[in-house]
Amino acid sequence: MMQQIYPQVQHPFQFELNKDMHIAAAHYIPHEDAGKCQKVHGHTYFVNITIAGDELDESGFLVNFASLKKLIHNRFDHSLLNEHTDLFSDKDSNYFPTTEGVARAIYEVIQKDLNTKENKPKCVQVFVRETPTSYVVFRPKNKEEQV
Ligand SMILES: Nc1nc2c(c(=O)[nH]1)N=C([C@H](O)[C@H](O)COP(=O)(O)OP(=O)(O)OP(=O)(O)O)CN2
Ligand SMILES: [Zn+2]
Repeated sequence: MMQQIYPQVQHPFQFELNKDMHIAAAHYIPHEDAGKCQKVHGHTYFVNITIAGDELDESGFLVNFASLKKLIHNRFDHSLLNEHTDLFSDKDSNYFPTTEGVARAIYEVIQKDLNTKENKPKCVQVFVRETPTSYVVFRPKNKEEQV
């Protein structure tokens, strides 16, 4: 069963959809402050993605739920996040695969794809739960802005 916490996000759009998914992935945080998390270990991440917009596509979708899962789950599930060097870096702390970094990376992958769509949906929130007691919410500063 999916976790049932859904932080609300303010936006000016008429439609909002949410897609939940689980991602089983490994990572390590390459900094001494991370303690035991400097060693490779795994999580089952719970992800909730919020998309908003005013226009539907030719299918009547704001965006296809299945395409969101394909973009994120297929890319990250059963992978070592640190090996996604297009999104994460072991040298720049802004791009370590922390919960914060994972939430922002998911936003960037999704919004890049949404930017190709004629109906111009926006990713307005990404929620990532890394452990039963720890989660992060990423929201782009300007929800009308494209990445
Ligand atoms: N701001 C952040 N702090 C920490 C992160 C992070 O990504 N962002 N990550 C970790 C660890 O990698 C770990 O995966 C999660 O830490 P924590 O919640 O402390 O894990 P526990 O399961 O041990 O939590 P308890 O509530 O104590 O059981 C550390 N910090
Ligand atoms: Zn971890």
